[in-house]
Amino acid sequence: MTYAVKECFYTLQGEGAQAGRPAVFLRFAGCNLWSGREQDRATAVCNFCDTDFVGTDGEGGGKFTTAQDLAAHVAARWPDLTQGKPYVVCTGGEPLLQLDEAAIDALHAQGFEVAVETNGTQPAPQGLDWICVSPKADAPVVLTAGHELKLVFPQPLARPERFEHLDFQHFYLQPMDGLLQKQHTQAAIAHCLAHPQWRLSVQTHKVLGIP
Ligand SMILES: C[S@@+](CC[C@H](N)C(=O)[O-])C[C@H]1O[C@@H](n2cnc3c(N)ncnc32)[C@H](O)[C@@H]1O
Ligand SMILES: Nc1nc2[nH]cc(C(=O)O)c2c(=O)[nH]1
Ligand code: SF4
Ligand SMILES: [Mg+2]
Repeated sequence: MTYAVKECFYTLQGEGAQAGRPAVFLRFAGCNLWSGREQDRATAVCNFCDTDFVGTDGEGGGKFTTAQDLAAHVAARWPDLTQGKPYVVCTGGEPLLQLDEAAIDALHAQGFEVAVETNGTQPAPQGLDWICVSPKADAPVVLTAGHELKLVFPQPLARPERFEHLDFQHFYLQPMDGLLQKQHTQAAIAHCLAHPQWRLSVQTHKVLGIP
């Protein structure tokens, strides 16, 4: 299995229940809900993506031919493996198109707790320590259990009610970034206040100006 990685960097988790926690972000290239090309955005299933996940040319990006090479690359970004519990967030693109049990095992062997940010359209391999599912439009969610469900809001084809009864510990609304970000934030706040099962996820890294 060759892993295609867009970028790999050390920062704070900006979103959701683990916001503020130092983490290595391992961003896999490619997604099943958008090509990543601007000319395809309007017709994509997921059309509000805030991320460049095309290619392997980002900071710390590249191709890795073994799970051990991939895990060593991640570990090299953690400042001190004896301090704190090393934490890696596998994201993308859609990480579950590539992240397999061999990679998770190799990351565990390097001492990492392994988290994933996924659109929920793919089954998860065994061994993940934190699963964040973020459903998109009418794309069927097959990953119906996990730690956190983080819904970008508002999405006319993915209303919060559709996900409220799934098996997650935390339910977050994350205002959709873009031209209407302020309006979306007000709408998300109003929804949380009226439906307190939901909490607000602010993308704190964007406020802080960190990656
Ligand atoms: C870029 S995605 C990659 C992981 C996976 N493909 C997914 O969609 O969950 C990482 C996170 O950013 C969120 N996201 C993407 N575009 C966003 C936007 N414009 N505003 C707010 N959150 C966004 C996604 O919903 C997801 O929770
Ligand atoms: N700091 C920071 N936190 C994040 N949480 C989820 C992100 C993602 O793109 O998956 C992300 C990201 O890109 N940066
Ligand atoms: S599913 Fe995730 S990576 Fe794919 S286009 Fe949507 S937000 Fe971006
Ligand atoms: Mg991001």
